Amino acid sequence: MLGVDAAREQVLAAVRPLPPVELPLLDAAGLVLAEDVVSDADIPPFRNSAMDGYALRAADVAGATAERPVRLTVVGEAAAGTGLPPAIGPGQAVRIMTGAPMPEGADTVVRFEETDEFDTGPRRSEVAVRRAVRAGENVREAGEDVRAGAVVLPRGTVLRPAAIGVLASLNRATVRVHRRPRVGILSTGDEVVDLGPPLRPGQIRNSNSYTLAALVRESGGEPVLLGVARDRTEEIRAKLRQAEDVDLLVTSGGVSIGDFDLVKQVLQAEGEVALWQVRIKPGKPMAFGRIGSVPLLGLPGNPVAAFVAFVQFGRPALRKMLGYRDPGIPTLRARLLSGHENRGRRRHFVRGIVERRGNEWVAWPCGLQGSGVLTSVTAANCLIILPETWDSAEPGDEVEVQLLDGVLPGGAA
Ligand SMILES: Nc1nc2c(c(=O)[nH]1)N[C@H]1C(S)=C(S)[C@@H](COP(=O)(O)OP(=O)(O)OC[C@H]3O[C@@H](n4cnc5c(N)ncnc54)[C@H](O)[C@@H]3O)O[C@H]1N2
Ligand code: MOO
Ligand SMILES: [Mg+2]
Repeated sequence: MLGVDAAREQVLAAVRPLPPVELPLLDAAGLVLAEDVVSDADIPPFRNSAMDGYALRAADVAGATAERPVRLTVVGEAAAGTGLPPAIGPGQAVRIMTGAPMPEGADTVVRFEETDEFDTGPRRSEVAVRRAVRAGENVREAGEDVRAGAVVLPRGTVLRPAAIGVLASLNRATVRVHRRPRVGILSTGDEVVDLGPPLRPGQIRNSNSYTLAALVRESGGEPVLLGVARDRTEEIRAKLRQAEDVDLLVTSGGVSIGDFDLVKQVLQAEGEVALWQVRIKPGKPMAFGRIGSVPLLGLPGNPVAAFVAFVQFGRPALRKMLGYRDPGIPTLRARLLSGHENRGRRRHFVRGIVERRGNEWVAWPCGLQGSGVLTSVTAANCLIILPETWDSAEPGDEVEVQLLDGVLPGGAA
């Protein structure tokens, strides 16, 4: 039986980053750049003021103090968006707003808070400056953020919100990214009934398709629901074949050794089983292989086993297809507040809560840990990892915990 790391490596080795597509800017949020983005212009495009105040020459106010302010003549006004202001000479200033172009001749801006303005007759005014300023203070140089010709965002950059904003400032309405993987999701089981009809005795509701579809979406993929197949090889085969243009198939149920666990047989007949059974709890019976050329992740039917196995194997595979450079399962080291047993030499993913207390992270298991109990996963913010070599974990033990949504709980580390 393979360990978790070896199994993940095998899954990752079977998938590739998907080909690039050109997408409208906002549709590319969260995806990975498949081009080097080079700026064709300076950002900011012109020298401008970082403050509301007066643009002037630093040398003119070198000796200014609150007791001995320096008076300058105000020769005009510069608002953002109204073209170039008048140039200034010695002894002159321009009233300027944040974002307005700097007047020719000015090298600094003094904030309104450090000045007093005086009316000195019709269309004339003077400003008294109460503080000396450095040349360049409160001035944003053209190109100080981005220089024309520079690679601003290299290929492989994940387009988080700030990168989307940078692309907008470069006037990029579309951008080349690795496309989203389409993931076909099939639940199997005679007892499994999709949303709608009331349950008859012995039947259970299909929750896995929906958990998995949400996980696929959260991981950057596009779920394609293939419904529920009864435990018949023909029906499983037909429903899998019916999936068009998918990059990955994910099934739930029917991978253990019961009389009606047929997913592995279908995989064997239609393609190849690359691996079956992993030293993981929950999730052990998982299978991985391919149908034709499409990789297939055969997850166990138990809802928490399907969830945990998808997070360990499905999400990293999707991230690789999306062009991410690392499989991205963020972990923290935390101290256990309560113990837990781990029989069976499998790496045990215990649903739990991790939290910052003082100067350390602490974690504890939350709720029932049965592989069919999905509600306790809704209360968890992490999976506590008990190594396969441990028979049990005791309070005070240091463990790795996997964050379920990549956001640090309870403040920054
Ligand atoms: N003799 C053994 N029996 C089992 C073993 C074993 O090692 N030896 N492993 C157990 C473990 S661990 C797991 S996990 C399950 C995996 O079972 P299968 O993948 O074969 O899944 P099914 O038998 O089809 O279903 C298991 C369980 O999950 C429920 N289920 C199935 N599909 C859905 C769905 N779409 N939504 C909600 N719930 C679903 C199903 O009703 C069953 O209760 O095998 C153990 N057995
Ligand atoms: O691995 Mo099963 O997933 O323990 O319930
Ligand atoms: Mg079974």
